[in-house]
Amino acid sequence: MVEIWQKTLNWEPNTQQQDNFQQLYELILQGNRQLNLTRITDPREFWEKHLWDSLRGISSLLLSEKSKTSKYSQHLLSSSAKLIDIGTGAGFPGIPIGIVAENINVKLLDSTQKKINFIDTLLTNIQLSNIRTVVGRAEAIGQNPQHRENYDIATVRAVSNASVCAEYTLPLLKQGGLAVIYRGSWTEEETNTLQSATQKLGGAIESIERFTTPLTQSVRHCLYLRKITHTPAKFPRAVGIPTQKPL
Ligand SMILES: C[S@@+](CC[C@H](N)C(=O)[O-])C[C@H]1O[C@@H](n2cnc3c(N)ncnc32)[C@H](O)[C@@H]1O
Repeated sequence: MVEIWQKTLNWEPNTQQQDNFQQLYELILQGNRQLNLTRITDPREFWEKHLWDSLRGISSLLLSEKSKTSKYSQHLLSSSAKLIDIGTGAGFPGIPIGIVAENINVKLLDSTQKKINFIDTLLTNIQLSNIRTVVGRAEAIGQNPQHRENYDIATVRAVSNASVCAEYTLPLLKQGGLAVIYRGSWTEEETNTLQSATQKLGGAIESIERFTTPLTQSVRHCLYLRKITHTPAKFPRAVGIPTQKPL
């Protein structure tokens, strides 16, 4: 698999990171016996849909040479950088990111206590000291001064539509921070809606990347939103409102 990482992401995991990926896979299979964590259990599918896909979203930050061209990327790779993964579920994309970016402080957020309990045990087993968890709703965490405007990167995959994800991520970012929204399909119409939502939240769409996964050639998109200015205090709105009335 090392060659395929290199060929597709121009990066490859070291031995420790490969061991951590293997342990992550085994612990998730074990956890799946008690909890409904993921329907993806085949090793190749797990590699493509959970490991590769998680890292594809931050691939520009894995490339040290490329990152030197961007002041934001340099900052994101610094040891003090903080990342929050919203609606992490069984830990995706946050855990693979924390495994490969050992200097970044990763916070995994989910509203389900059982999933967070599972991740806490998993993190103890794999000994990933740069990753921590928090239980809560993104709407409440985004209004909590301990978390609001406190992160350099916010990731979110398979949680809600893009405007809702923008309302969950942008309030948590410092100015200059980056939201990474992982999507399957994407249309021009959706870009227009997202643009308007992003502006209301103090951000701007920086880029939208379309790509195919390396084994099954499935189409995916990553949306990158830059935090430009403070998010108005009224956002995120109360629990449930972003999904009921997306911006
Ligand atoms: C379909 S799972 C996706 C899990 C993971 N991100 C992935 O891609 O495999 C969605 C997760 O988001 C969590 N979630 C949904 N709404 C949330 C909210 N408002 N705040 C925090 N977590 C939320 C759910 O508990 C669930 O674990």
